[in-house]
Order: sequence, then structure tokens, then C-alpha cells
Amino acid sequence: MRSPLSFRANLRHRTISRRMRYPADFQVPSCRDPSSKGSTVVEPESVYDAWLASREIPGQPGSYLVPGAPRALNTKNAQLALYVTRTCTLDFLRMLWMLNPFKTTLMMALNIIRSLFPAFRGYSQALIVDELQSLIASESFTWSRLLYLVSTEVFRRVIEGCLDSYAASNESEVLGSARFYIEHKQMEQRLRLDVPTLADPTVRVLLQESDLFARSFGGGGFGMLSPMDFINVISLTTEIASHLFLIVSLTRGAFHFGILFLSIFSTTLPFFLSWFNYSRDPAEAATTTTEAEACDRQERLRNLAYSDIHRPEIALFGLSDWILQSWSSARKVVLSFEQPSYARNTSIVDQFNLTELVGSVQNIPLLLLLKGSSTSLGSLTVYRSSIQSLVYASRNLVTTTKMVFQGLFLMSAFTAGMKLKPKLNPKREDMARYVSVQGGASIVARRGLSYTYPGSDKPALKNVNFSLKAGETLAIVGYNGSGKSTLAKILLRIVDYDKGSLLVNSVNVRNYHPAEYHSHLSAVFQGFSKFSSTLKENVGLGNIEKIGYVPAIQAAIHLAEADKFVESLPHGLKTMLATPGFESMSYPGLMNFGESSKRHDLSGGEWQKVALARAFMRAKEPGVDLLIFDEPVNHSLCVLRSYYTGLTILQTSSLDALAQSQITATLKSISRTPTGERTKTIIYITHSVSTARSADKIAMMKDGTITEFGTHEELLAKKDGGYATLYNAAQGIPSP
Ligand SMILES: Nc1ncnc2c1ncn2[C@@H]1O[C@H](COP(=O)(O)OP(=O)(O)OP(=O)(O)O)[C@@H](O)[C@H]1O
Repeated sequence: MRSPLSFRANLRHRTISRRMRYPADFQVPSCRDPSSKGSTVVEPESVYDAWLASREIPGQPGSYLVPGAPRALNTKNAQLALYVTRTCTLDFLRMLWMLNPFKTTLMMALNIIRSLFPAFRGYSQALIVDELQSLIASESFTWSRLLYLVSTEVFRRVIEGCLDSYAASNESEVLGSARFYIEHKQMEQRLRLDVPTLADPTVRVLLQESDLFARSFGGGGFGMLSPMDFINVISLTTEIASHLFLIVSLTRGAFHFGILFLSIFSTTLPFFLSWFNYSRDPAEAATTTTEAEACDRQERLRNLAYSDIHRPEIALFGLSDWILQSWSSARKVVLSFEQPSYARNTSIVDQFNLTELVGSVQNIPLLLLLKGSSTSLGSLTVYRSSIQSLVYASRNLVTTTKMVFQGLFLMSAFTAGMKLKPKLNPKREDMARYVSVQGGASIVARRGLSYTYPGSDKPALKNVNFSLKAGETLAIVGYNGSGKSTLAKILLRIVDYDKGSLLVNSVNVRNYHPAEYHSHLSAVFQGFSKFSSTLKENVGLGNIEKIGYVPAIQAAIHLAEADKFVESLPHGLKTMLATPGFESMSYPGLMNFGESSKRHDLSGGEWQKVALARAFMRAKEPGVDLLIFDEPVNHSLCVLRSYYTGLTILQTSSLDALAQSQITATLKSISRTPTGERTKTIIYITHSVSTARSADKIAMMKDGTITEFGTHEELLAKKDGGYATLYNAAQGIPSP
């Protein structure tokens, strides 16, 4: 897809960010043993390390802050922030600057110029006051002179206002393009990462913080600093410097300096107090895993209560009381964490209105100044307003710096996130091109192919060995949880195996680039996607190049035996399909426009046909060698009991028996040339043994492994075998 950014700008991004994005030598650090790192300051080896170290809760090695939690202000984090600033901040800001060099420079210049305004304003007002004072003193007061002074001030303000509004529109343009660019990068990286990479819990947190960073652009949301506010630190410093300059220029002699010292002390007092208060706080480290778990549970239960999808089961299983009780306990845990911060905010120190206190303290030196010298009224006005502006600017500077400090760690998450490499991608030197072979794809699983899901201690697949010649059809049958879908995911290269090896066309599947490998496959997943879109798009997405080509979509629908139900839809291919929960959760506004009433709901079997049609969109293409159909599960399970064997078989397919056999026939027909030559290898997972019967080979799975493999006749010959038992039960033949 073409980026909406201009081509030149795009080219510049690529050149600049190449080093930052995908350095050849970068490997995602695996989740290390957290206990191996104490809270002592160690120079991080990468931005990822710095980010990870900043998440450690002070004094609790191995415990990490929840995503987005503020980092404690301590020496270790200050050093990490310095490391992040050194290694990526300049690169990052330069990259943003390159998006729009002129406007960004203008924004920075205008920010600095605007920061001088308050000092000018004070000075100009002082001039008016002095002028008035001298006019009154000289007793030659004229309206024209006053009018001249006032109109000069009005003119200055008009210029200031125009500059302010131009600066604001320029800034929103710069921030807008920066925001788009960051979000675009973020999205691009998300789509690039594969399932195993995204399954890593640390990577997930990294991406969550990176998301927060991207969304903080444009300011506001999440109460975060807009990353462009790094520049504010400079403009606030300039503002403070200009006020100081004015104040110092009006200060002469030891008496004045004494008064200045008193003024500055009274100005900075609140910061010392708040700093002291902040240091006593255990660094907002209350955002621990326990709190995170409680927050998470509270939100999940809230979702359960609010979402319409769950309503029938809540009613059916009488879950209301349980939800309410569980939510209450989780909510209480969250509130107990929030309590200390509330208590903190209402401490005696905070009850003190420091601004008022400072204001009154500041009056003392000014009164002394007025009494003890011949200072003009105008100078006093400047002195007064400059000190006040100094208070606000300094306070803003402290707040902005604190936010920059937090923003740096979110930026480190973004930078580290951009460097993540999909785990399934082979190294450049190992990469092999996919070469099609006659008849389809040949498959060899050997040396005990095994796989354990992350976080699980029991392998979902173990010791699997089998081979399939190009063009053969394999049916995989077995009980629920026996590893059929997991084997399909490994064959489809959605996940990687841990042990053994898998050869496709005699090449280790790990050596293929996943994108290239996938272009030679088509599949229906067990939990296939239901897109909230038109029927046309739901099918067309199977072959994106033909998404707008209606005859291809109609042909795929025909192959999936879905013509009849498509004809019955109110708007045919253009019918918007309803996906439960989408409208109410993502776009509540749509409900008000009556949009949902136009959406059409489908039955489980109809949705399954849509998924099949989607797979057929690509399956017919000449380069596609392997088709894998994982029998999609309908949630309304139909239980078929065999009183002969005591076995309970869950008939999970939404397709009726006739449709299943027709689809099997279609699969055969699209995998052969008109002269009967085989062109594609087909693997289908089925719970229906009568469907499995027509395959060349059958694999019977149990407890994560293939227990029987062979033709229907061979497996049936094993009288006490699992397949024979299933088959006989389905045929109503008593077990021996
Ligand atoms: N994402 C996952 N994380 C952890 N364990 C999983 C995950 N997906 C599946 N499992 C486990 O792996 C095992 C095999 O699951 P799989 O989905 O492959 O079974 P299956 O034979 O396809 O079952 P079914 O017939 O019900 O579809 C099961 O014990 C399941 O609980």
C-alpha cells in the first residue's frame, strides 16, 4: 500500500530510519531471568535493555511495572534516561524534523520567540506605567500621549496574537504529520510481526508502551506529553532566562541583591516542598503486578457485564451475582492501591495553598524595594510580573521535564519495538527460495516433530513423524485437544516447532521466508475470521489482487456451495455482514445512524461457507501447492453418542453431511487438471470419519501425536485401533 506521505518524504524516512528500524545484527533479546539483574546501575547494551531495566520496580528485583506506569525518579532511571537520550533521542528528533524541515524549524523558532513575549509584555507595560507616572508628575497630562502608548500596546498584542495563532496552526500541522508517521510505522511493524514474536509477553508490553508513545502525539490523550514538547523545555528555559535578565537588570547593589535572593527563595520554595514530597513517595511504584492483575480482572468483568455478546450465557448460567461479586473484589484491590495516592494528595503540605503563600511572601521584598530606594513604579511592575511569570515558567519546566523523563522511556519502547524482528524470518544466509514440484507440495515431518505453546508445560504436539507425497490427500482425525490444529498451524508456518524437522519440497520449512511460503498455500482456520464488512470483501480478501473482480468472487462462492444463501441475502454480495460485538465495542456511534440494522447475521454453517469461499479464492491459483482445511468449529456442538462404545463424539462442524461431501469433491476437483493429473496437496482436519475415508492417507491423532497413519483400509484392519473404533461407532457397528 502506498503511504499517503509524499514520496520524497517517504524516501527520506527510509534513509534516516534504516539504522533505527532493522539493523542486520539485531536480535530480540529473549526474556532473560529477571532475578539476574539487580537494581544496581548497569550500562545497558541496547535501548531494549534500557527500557526493560526502567520497568523494574525499585527494591523488588524481578517485579515489573505495568505497561505505561511512570518510572521512579531515581539515579538508576536517570542514568537509563541519559542512555536513551544519547542513543536514540537525537536520531528520533532528527527523523521527525526530516518529515517537514522548514515547518519544524519554524515551529522551534516561533516557540523560542513566543517564550520571550511575557518578558517583553512586562517591559512594555512598565514603560506605560513609567510614562503615566512621569506625565502625572509633570502635570502636563495629555490624552493623545496616553492614547499613543495604549495603541502601541494594543498593536504589540495584535502582533503577538497573530503570531500565536500562526504558530498554533503550524504546530498542529507539524504534530499531525509526525503523529501520522509514527502511527504508520507502528502499524507497519505490528503487521510485520508474526505470531511467535507477538506471543512473547515482554514483546507485548513493549508494543503496548510503544502504542502509548504513538498515541501521545498530538498531546492530551493519556495525560502524556506530546513528544514534540521536548522543544518546550528549550522555550521554557528561554522564557525563564529572559525574566531573569529583566530582574537582574533592575537589581543594583547589595540591598537589591538581598531582596532578589528573598524573592527567588520564595519562588522556589514550593518546588523544594513538592520535590521533598515526591521523593518520599515510593516512586509511584504501586503499579505492581498485583495491581495490574486486579485492574485487568476488573476490566474483563466489566466487559463481561457490558458486552451484548455475553448476555445470553450470563442469563443462561445465572452469572450476574458472580460477576458482581468478582468485580467488587477486584475493584476493592484497585481502590486500595489508589488510596495512598489520595491520602498523599490531601496531606497537610498539599492543603497549604502554596501559590497564595508565595504571592504574599513575594510582596515583602517588593515593599522593601519601594520603601528603600527610588525605584520607579514601572520597574516595580516588571519586577512583580517577572517574578510571577518565573514561578509559572519554572513550575511548567519542572512538570515538562518530569514528563520528558517518562516520555523518554516510552520512546525507548517505540525505538526498541521498531527493531523487533519476526521470529519466523530466516537469517539472510539461510534463506531458500520456494521451488514448486510436480503434483503439489511434498511434506516430511521427521525426527519427532514437537511443539509446546509458550507458558504451557505440556507439549501440544510430540514425536510426530509422517510423510506425504506431492498431490496426496491427508485427512487428520482424532479427539478434541489431540493436537490436530496445532499440527496445521505448524504446517502453515503460523508457529514454529521446537523439536524435529519439517521438510516441504525437500527443503527445511524454516529456510523459507514466511511471506513467500504463504503465497503457495491456502487454508481455512478453525477459528476463521469474520470481518465486519460486505460479503464481497469477506470472500475477496482470500486473494487480494482479485478483491474487486466479481466473477472470481462468484466462482469461489460457487465452489463453496454458497450460491443459494448468497442469493437470499438482501443486497447479495454487497450485504454488510454482522460480526457480534463489533459495533457496540468499537464504534458505538454507528448504532445511532441505524447502520447496524443494515447488517446481516449469518448462521454458523453460512459463515463457514464464507470462510471456504475465501480459501477457494486463492486455492485455484496455479502457484498454490498446499491446501489445509481445519474444520471450523461451530459453538453449538452436536453430541453424537455411541451406546456401543461408550465414546462421546463431538460433531463440531457447522456444515451438514451433504455439504461436507460436496466440499470434499470440490477439493478433489480443484486439485486436479482436466486430464486428472494432481496439482495440489490437500490436508483436511475432520471429525467426520466418513469424510476422512475418501483421503489417500489418514492420520489418527491422540495426546499430541500420530498414533495411526495409513490408508482407510490399513487403519480399519487394525481392529482395536482408534480409527477403526471411531469408524465403526459412526457406522453403528458394535465394537468387538
Ligand atoms: N494457544 C494455546 N496456548 C496453550 N495451549 C494451547 C493453545 N492452543 C491449544 N493449546 C493446547 O494444545 C493442545 C492441542 O490443541 P489443538 O487445538 O491442537 O487440538 P485439536 O486436536 O485441534 O482439538 P479440537 O478437535 O478440539 O479442535 C490442547 O491441549 C490445547 O489445550
